[in-house]
Amino acid sequence: MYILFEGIDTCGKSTQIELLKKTHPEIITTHEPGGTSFGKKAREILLNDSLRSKRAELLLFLADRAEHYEEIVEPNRYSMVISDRGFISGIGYALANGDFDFDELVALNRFALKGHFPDRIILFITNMETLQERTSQKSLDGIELRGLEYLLQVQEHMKESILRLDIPHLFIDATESIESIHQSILTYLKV
Ligand SMILES: Nc1ncnc2c1ncn2[C@@H]1O[C@H](COP(=O)(O)OP(=O)(O)O)[C@@H](O)[C@H]1O
Ligand SMILES: Cc1cn([C@H]2C[C@H](O)[C@@H](COP(=O)(O)OP(=O)(O)O)O2)c(=O)[nH]c1=O
Repeated sequence: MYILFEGIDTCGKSTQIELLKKTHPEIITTHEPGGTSFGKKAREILLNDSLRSKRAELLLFLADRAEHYEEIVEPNRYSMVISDRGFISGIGYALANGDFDFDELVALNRFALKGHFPDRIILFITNMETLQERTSQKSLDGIELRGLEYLLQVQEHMKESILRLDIPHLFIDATESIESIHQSILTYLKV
């Protein structure tokens, strides 16, 4: 089973994945961009936000996704694989960057994933206050420097995309306590 943890920067994805790993070491955890050796190189370029062309950026994220699917997701299809980000980030950030069409993005992502969208998605939903508080406590990468309004737009696109694609999902209030979110995730995943 292929599961995505999705949400904008600082919403708490990695915190919950780390917690889950402690109680359930059998779960395979991974991330995009950068879950493969090619991905590590792509991630360096992508997080610098140095590409002038948004199309080039999108294609590099897609190349990372295709390699990640081939190397990590597909060979482990009979285990539970949880990825910190995936194609919902791919669509959400691209839509916020403008100049891309939803159906075109879905088709490109379907191609990268050999037609296999994730089985379930957990989306963490935050708000301006929490986002401000958490981002002020870390050094920001190139993408995060695009601003908090931009990130909240991305979040809206992620939510709408999950609903439009009708993929089984859980929406989590990211402002709740770490422990109560952990419990909701355990219940949803039935682990
Ligand atoms: N539910 C929560 N309540 C309060 N702080 C949280 C919560 N979840 C995560 N944090 C804190 O917010 C920051 C960002 O969390 P992180 O898990 O790294 O987010 P992401 O992986 O989504 O970018 C970290 O300092 C983390 O300790
Ligand atoms: C997977 C993916 C990520 N991104 C962005 C989202 C993040 O800003 C960045 C990955 O950063 P990362 O540090 O992995 O995320 P987080 O800050 O949540 O721990 O790349 C895209 O723009 N498109 C994509 O397809």
